[in-house]
Parts: sequence; C-alpha cells; structure tokens
Amino acid sequence: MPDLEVTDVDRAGASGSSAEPGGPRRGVVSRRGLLDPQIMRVAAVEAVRKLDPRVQVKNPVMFVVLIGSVITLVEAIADPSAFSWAVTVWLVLTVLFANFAEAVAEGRGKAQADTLRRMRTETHARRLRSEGREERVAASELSLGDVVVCEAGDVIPSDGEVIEGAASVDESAITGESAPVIRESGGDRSAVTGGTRVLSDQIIVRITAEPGKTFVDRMINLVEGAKRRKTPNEVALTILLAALTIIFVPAVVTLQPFSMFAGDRVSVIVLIALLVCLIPTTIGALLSAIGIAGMDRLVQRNVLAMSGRAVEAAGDVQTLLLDKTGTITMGNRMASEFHPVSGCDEQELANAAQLSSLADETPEGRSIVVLAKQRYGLRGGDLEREHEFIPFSATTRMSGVDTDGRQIRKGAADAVKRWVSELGGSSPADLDPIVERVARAGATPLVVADGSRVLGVIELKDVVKPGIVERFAELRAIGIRTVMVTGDNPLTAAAIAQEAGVDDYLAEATPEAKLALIKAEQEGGKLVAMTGDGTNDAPALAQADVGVAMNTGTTAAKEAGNMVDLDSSPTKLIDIVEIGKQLLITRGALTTFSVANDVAKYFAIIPALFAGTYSQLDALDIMHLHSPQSAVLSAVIFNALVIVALIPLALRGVRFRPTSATAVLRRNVLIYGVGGLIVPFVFIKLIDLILTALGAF
Ligand SMILES: Nc1ncnc2c1ncn2[C@@H]1O[C@H](COP(=O)(O)OP(=O)(O)OP(=O)(O)O)[C@@H](O)[C@H]1O
Ligand SMILES: [K+]
Ligand SMILES: [Mg+2]
Repeated sequence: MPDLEVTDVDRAGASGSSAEPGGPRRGVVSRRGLLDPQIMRVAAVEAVRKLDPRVQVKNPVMFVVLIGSVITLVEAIADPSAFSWAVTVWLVLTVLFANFAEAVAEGRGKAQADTLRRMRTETHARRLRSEGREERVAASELSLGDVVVCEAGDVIPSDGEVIEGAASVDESAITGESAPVIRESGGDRSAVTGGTRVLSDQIIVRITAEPGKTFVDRMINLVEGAKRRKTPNEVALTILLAALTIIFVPAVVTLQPFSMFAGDRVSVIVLIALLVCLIPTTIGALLSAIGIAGMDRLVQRNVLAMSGRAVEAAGDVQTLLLDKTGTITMGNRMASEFHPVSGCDEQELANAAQLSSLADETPEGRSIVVLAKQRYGLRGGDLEREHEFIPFSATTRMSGVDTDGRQIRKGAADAVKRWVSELGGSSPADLDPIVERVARAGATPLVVADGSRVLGVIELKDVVKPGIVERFAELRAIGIRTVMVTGDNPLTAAAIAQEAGVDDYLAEATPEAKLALIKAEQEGGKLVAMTGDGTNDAPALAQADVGVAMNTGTTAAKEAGNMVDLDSSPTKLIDIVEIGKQLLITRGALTTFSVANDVAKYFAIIPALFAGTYSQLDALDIMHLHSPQSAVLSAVIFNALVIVALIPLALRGVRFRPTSATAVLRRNVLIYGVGGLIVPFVFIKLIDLILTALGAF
C-alpha cells in the first residue's frame, strides 16, 4: 500500500511538466535532425527501391512521369540524341526526387522503430500459475489474461493492468520523463506498459495485450508508417491531381495537329516533356511526405497519433473538452479532513469512512483509509463478520460496504443524499453548508452515511497542474473553446474551472453525459477534441474527432482515443492543433504553388516551342530562350529541381502563427500563388542560360 511519502515523487511524475517551456525530453524519440546525413543516405537507397511500379501506381501523377520516362528511354535508344537522353535522365530524376522526399520523411520514424525493436528484445516474465506457483517464461510467450509478478528492478514484460499493489515505475524508456510515476491497482493509474521498469515495491499485473499487439508494437508500426493509409483528404486531393493529369494528356496530344498543320511535327519526347511539366508533379511528389512529416512532428512532441485523419481534424478543432481529475488537476485526490455534522463526532465519521473504504482500491478510497488510520488507528476488525463491498462506479458516484446489518456509503453529495432519502432519512441542516464550503475551495466533498443517517463529509484535496492558465489563454487565442467536464459537483467544478481558466464547464457528468456533450457539439458542425485519462472518459474519447488519452491513463482510455500523449499534459492539444493546422496550411500552400507553377511553365515553353512555326507567338516569347529544345529541357530540369528545393518546406511545414483563417489564406495565395507564377520564369531562363553557356543546344 503506498504511503504518503511516495506522493511527492508521484506528483513530480504526473505533473505534465512538458507544459513548461523548458528543454524537450525524449524517450524513444529520435534526436536526429530531419536532414541528418545518415537519414539522407538511407533515403537515397530507398528512393531507388521505390521505383517499383507497384509502389508508383499509388501516386498517379508520378506514375505518369515514370511511364513517360520509359517511353522517352525507348525513343532515346532507338534514335539516340543528347536531347532525348537528357530528357530521359531528368524524368527519371523527377521520380527519384519524389521518392527521396517520401523516404526522408519516413527516415526518422524508421530510426525510432529500430530503437523500439531493440527495447522489446528478450525480457523474461514471472508468470503466476493458478496454484500460486511462479514460473519463468519469455515475455513473448505471455498471452491475454496471464498474471505476472514484477518487483523492483524487473522490466514489465508486456502491457497490463495492476491488479494488486502499487509501485513506482520508470517509464523513461517510452516517455523520456526521468521522474518515476506511481502505478497502482484501482482507479485511473493502473495501466502499465511493457518495457518500462519497476523501481520499488511489487505489483501483480494482469496482461491486457495479445502478443505482438502491445503498445510498443503499435508504436513501432506507427513511427515506421508501416500501416499508414491515406487520409480522406489526401485521397480527395490525389483524385483531383489525377484528374488534372488526365485533362492535360489530350491538351498536350492535340498540340500535334497544330504543329503538323504547320508542317513541323513535334517529337514524342517533347510532348512527354511538356506533359510532365504541366501535370502537378510538385505537389504529387511531396504530398505523402507532408503527411508523414506531420505525424513525425507529433512524435517529436511525444504524441502518438494512431490516425492521420485525427491529425488533420486537429487542424480544424473548435472545441476542446477536458476532464478535470487527472487531466486539469494532478489527479491524486487525497483525503485531507473529516467534517462531521452536528450530533456526530469526528471519530465516528472517520471510522465509518474507513470501513467503507477498506476495499476501495481507488486512490481516493486508499487515501481515506490512510487518513483515518493516522488519526484513529485501523478498524479492520469490524470486517471479520460477513460483509459485501459496493465498488465505486462513475455512474452511481458512490461506494461503500454492507456489513453486520449496516449499510455504509460514501460518495458525491447529491448521490448520497438521494440514497439517504430513499431509505426514508433526511439530511441534517448543517450538511449543505459544509459541502458548499469544501466545494467552493475547489476540493471534492464526499458525504458519508450510515444507513439513513448522514455522518458528515470527507474533504478530498486536489491541485491544478501548474502553468495551465497561460496555456488555456493560448488556446483561446487560436479560437478554441475549452470546456471542463467532470463527475464532480458544480461548486467544486466552478472553483477549479475558474482557477484553471477554462471557458465553460459541465459538472456531475456521467460517462453518457460526456458522450452526449460531444455529440451535441458535433451536430452543430464542430470538430471536437477530448482529453482524458479515465475509463469513464473512454466513450467520449472514442466519439471525439481528436481523442487524446493521457499516457498515465487507463488502457481503456488509451485504446479509445486516436492519440496518446506520452507526457500526459492536458495542454498538449495546443501543440497538436498547431501541427494539424501547419499540416493543412503546408499542403494548401504547396498545392497552390504547384498549380501556379504548372500554368507558368506552359506560358514559358509554348511560345519558345512554336515561335518559329507561328510568328504571331513571337509577341508572347518574352523569355527569348535559346532554342525550343533548350526551352523544353530547362523546363524539365526546373520541374525536377523544384521538388528537391521544396523538400525542407514540406518536411518542416510552413511557419505557423496564430492568426485568423482568412489572413492565413490571403498570405498563402500571395506568397505561394504569385510566387509560383514568377519563380518558373526566372529559373527556366537561368537554366537556359547555363545550358547555352555549356554549349549544350
Ligand atoms: N472511491 C470513491 N468512492 C465514492 N465516491 C467517489 C469515489 N471517487 C470519486 N467519487 C465521487 O464520484 C464523483 C465522480 O467521480 P468520477 O471519477 O466519475 O469523476 P471525476 O474523476 O471527479 O471527474 P473527471 O471526470 O474530471 O475525472 C467524484 O466527484 C466524487 O464525488
Ligand atoms: K509539373
Ligand atoms: Mg477522471
């Protein structure tokens, strides 16, 4: 049983200190920079491997370029010329550059996956047989429902739920946080992760993960992008890009009759080069890199996103729901005082409170036993008679014991008062003022009743996590409304809501009420994020568009959400929203740039190509490129190089400042649209000059 001393350690661990602006801590997160030479080397090899048509066919734009390069290759072999070979080489390079962009984006994740794999190897477990005997097995042999013992020094062999005991655990291998955290049976902090290490005491853990499906396994899949699927937005954009590609095929092919009419047949090579310049290769090449890099940026901030869709949704979130206990507050509510009503003394209240909590495995229940024991000694003897425990549930908001003809209950004030009146009792006049006083101070009042007789109130203290007010103000600045939802009473909720600076709160919320609130917001057309840690948050986490579970939370919560915050920081959503917005803006900006670019290329090359044929086009030939062949090749080279030039932007994301959506849009159209129109003219001319100087054409 944990005593009061460990609490301080625990607070340090659960404090979500990442909310502080101090240096980042890293667990499995790779420290490598995105453009690290090692990652670049691996990516260069990957880029060649990705030439596989089965890979390419998933990206219609680049697939067309690949087919084009095969055709020009055949032409170059059949009728060799410096021009045909040059175009062929640059078309292949175009595809390679696109592959390279994707491979670099994947690089850091692959490195992290390797680190995680090393962590997973060769752990042993002490499995408990049903007769109570212990046996040593390899961690990989553990299956769902097995029960294992872990002692100080042991690595926890797989994911599980603590069913007995409490221990301090070093989770730094996963979270990078060096302060130990408490893991204990009952309540919202019972989940343990395979690969973390027990530092003190002993716990009995029931395995909750099937072999090969542990948290670390999922993390490996995730950072490696092995199971990455296109998000609906990406699919939609890919279809649009494919459509643009298809439209350009006839547009290019019909150039042939024009030139034939003038008695000057355009070669297949030129037509293909032209087509590649016109289709949206820039965004086609960088689209998946942008998505992968977004997920990677989240991992860098210790957030694991299980779906790319959630990351995108985060960019548009308007409402954030947070649960109170464990998310906004530290979450170890400790009994700090007994307040008897008149006609009852403190010892009687403490004894009843203790009796009702002896089997209450929640942190609240245990802290009540500790406080009562400190003041009046242990009263376990009362339970030698027949008894039945009533466990706490988020729906009844009560717990207690039936023993020796007595029914003792403790719980939320309204719940216990209702129970008392159902038994024909009534609450004493001084109860409400006590409850109110405790609640107004931001503490949680638990009313204790022995049958129909109310004895008094237990005060449970909790502390708001530091630094939260400022961060909620930031959320407000980017237009997100914060709502605290809690099972606690309205007065406590109001006090904590004010202290934390949330915009709104919902009190006495059952799991169903939390779920209903999310649905209501969503029906209003809003995207909703939810942050929570408890099993009672799980339905809401599953329903939310962005469900962020605290890593300190229960397995149920972590499985229900679509993101896990390894730092368990309630304000991590600010980072998540920022990364989501950045992802959407980056994709939009590069799409704008890409399309503007293609339009510009059209007007840069066509006049050069036909100036000799149709002299009317001379007026349009503002660039005066050296020759038609030089014009085409310059455009192809520019088209390939622009992909390389934009890789850093695609990976890092365009800079994000918290401003309104219209301001962002205006800025992007200006920079990336107008820029996209001008840049090709400048660089194609430059490349043309270089080619001419080299005496190429
Ligand atoms: N072990 C317990 N025994 C009896 N009553 C409890 C116990 N733990 C909590 N309660 C009461 O039940 C209420 C609801 O608890 P619940 O865990 O659903 O929500 P919460 O943790 O207070 O809020 P949040 O949803 O913000 O985490 C608490 O506010 C408290 O009054
Ligand atoms: K293009
Ligand atoms: Mg909770």
